[in-house]
Amino acid sequence: MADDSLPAGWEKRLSRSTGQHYYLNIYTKESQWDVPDKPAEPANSAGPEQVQCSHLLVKHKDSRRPSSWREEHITRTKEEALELVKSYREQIVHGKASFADLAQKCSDCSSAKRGGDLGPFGKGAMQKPFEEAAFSLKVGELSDPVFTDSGVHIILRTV
Ligand SMILES: O=C(N[C@H](Cc1nc2ccccc2[nH]1)C(=O)O)c1cc2ccccc2s1
Repeated sequence: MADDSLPAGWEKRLSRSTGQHYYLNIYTKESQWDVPDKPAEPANSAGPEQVQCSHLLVKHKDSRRPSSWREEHITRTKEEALELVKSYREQIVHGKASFADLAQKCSDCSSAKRGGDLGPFGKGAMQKPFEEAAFSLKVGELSDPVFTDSGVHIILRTV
């Protein structure tokens, strides 16, 4: 609800749970209880603090831990892992399988049980190549294959 008495970029909202008014920054979608006294800051160009992603990981014999819930001793080569990941990506982009189903069946990460969902994470939480890819994705976007010490991933940004 636009309110002329508020500084630019803010909307006054009513909290259904408390019955109190709060103030929403229309740029960042962040909210605050205190009445704003200066115009809302547009979203900073630094990007989001956190993202949420799901991933499908195919490990190989040179992975940091060449073992998973799927396979006790992983012996495939890195090249074979890449071919597998590319085939999974093709199935997903052509609508032949859902990301979550393939991750649940085929990912060598323990997050497979959650359809590959890693939950929300900030910078510094994941291996750098994974983080850089994840924070470069738009919500709903699927990465190309990403290499980390764990193996070969495809990453779907969900939030
Ligand atoms: O590091 C994990 N699993 C490793 C494999 C792995 N290596 C990764 C590197 C970057 C992002 C996710 C990754 N998963 C394993 O099972 O050997 C994680 C599992 C889970 C499960 C739920 C939420 C977060 C995580 S992070």
